[in-house]
Amino acid sequence: MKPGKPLTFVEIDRKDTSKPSKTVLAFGLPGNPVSCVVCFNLFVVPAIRSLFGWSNPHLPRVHVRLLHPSRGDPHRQEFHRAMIRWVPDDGSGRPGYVAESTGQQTSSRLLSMKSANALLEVPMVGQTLAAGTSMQAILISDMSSSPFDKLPTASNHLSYHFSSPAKSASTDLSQVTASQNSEIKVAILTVSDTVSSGAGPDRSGPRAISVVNSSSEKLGGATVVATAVVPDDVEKIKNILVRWSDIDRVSLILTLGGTGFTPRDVTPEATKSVIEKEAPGLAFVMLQESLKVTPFALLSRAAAGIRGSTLIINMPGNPNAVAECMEALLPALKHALKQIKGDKREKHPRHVPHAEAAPVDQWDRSFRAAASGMGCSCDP
Ligand SMILES: Nc1nc2c(c(=O)[nH]1)N[C@H]1C(S)=C(S)[C@@H](COP(=O)(O)OP(=O)(O)OC[C@H]3O[C@@H](n4cnc5c(N)ncnc54)[C@H](O)[C@@H]3O)O[C@H]1N2
Ligand code: MOO
Repeated sequence: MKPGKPLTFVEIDRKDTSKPSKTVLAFGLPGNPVSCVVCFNLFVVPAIRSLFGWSNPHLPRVHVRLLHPSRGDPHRQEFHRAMIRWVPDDGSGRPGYVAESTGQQTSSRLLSMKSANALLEVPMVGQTLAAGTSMQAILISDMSSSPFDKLPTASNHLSYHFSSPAKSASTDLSQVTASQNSEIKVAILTVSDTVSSGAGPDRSGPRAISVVNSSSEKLGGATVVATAVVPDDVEKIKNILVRWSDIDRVSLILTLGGTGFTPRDVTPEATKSVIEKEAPGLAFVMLQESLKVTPFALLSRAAAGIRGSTLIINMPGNPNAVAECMEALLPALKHALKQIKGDKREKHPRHVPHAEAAPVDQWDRSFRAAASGMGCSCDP
């Protein structure tokens, strides 16, 4: 994680057995003051709450939209210090939280912590996330102390940042601009108890962002505008699918993981409970192509369907699966997304040139790309 290296945690056995607890928890926090405070919030505060018996000891998380472009580290999950506030229009035309960076994020810069009331969970993407991207933020202080009234109004503030990407220090301005003009807004939801609890890194989410970016043109100008991680929990999955469909009105949601046979796998159930129309053909073609890579593909119960003007597609959790499934869908996906928006000209699939519709060589390419680490992750 960044900041926060090195961090140590140990449980020390007590010699004195007369005490009620047999172990002492010991945290070795990093020396840099900012890293130390970030790690204290993320690990020590929940540990103390847990010792007090809180049933949910974690700091609250909220969805926020970025006011500025923000760069995600390629290798480490970043906790970017930010000031968040509730505004009547978060850029989507609806009320919501917006996040303003506290500036340069080096761990030695105390100022990055000074007015921060939240830590943005910036995914490991190794590229710039556009202003307007929505992501999760962990609240680390009392929101009521934030100087809301001194800040510009939400609409001024948002339009300034949204219309001025060239002012950003980012090197990837094309992506920032692309997101504002993008026709196809994509949101990516990682569904995983492991990732959500912090027990393992999210490798599938960042992979999905790369896959969408590299297929952007074929999808009709797609940009990832939101990412989130939730545990395998029907209500949490439903909440975010509904928000992204009804409030953010994204064109396409890809969920990653939780499609299998284990008792915790509930992504298809959550999806089916929010979609208005099923799209079984998409699940079929993903299965058909995935079977060419692994026989375990039949263990995915992935669903797909439409809610309002949003297409929701479940993909398996394996980090390779998103590339494999996307290759299978690409020939038809742009067309499908246009149809959902009500483009009548897209009504007749036979108008698509045959060569464009036939996924022959594309499969070969995806197979080679996914060849490393093939097979079932259950295998010892
Ligand atoms: N095209 C493919 N289709 C399928 C694959 C595949 O590799 N390519 N795998 C098949 C297998 S095996 C199973 S089982 C089913 C169902 O998978 P789930 O959707 O239930 O996936 P999970 O159990 O959530 O995850 C599987 C495995 O992948 C790793 N994982 C999951 N999420 C992440 C993450 N965010 N970051 C890193 N690694 C992750 C983890 O080891 C899990 O154990 O799908 C078949 N279809
Ligand atoms: O559960 Mo699979 O069979 O991910 O490996």
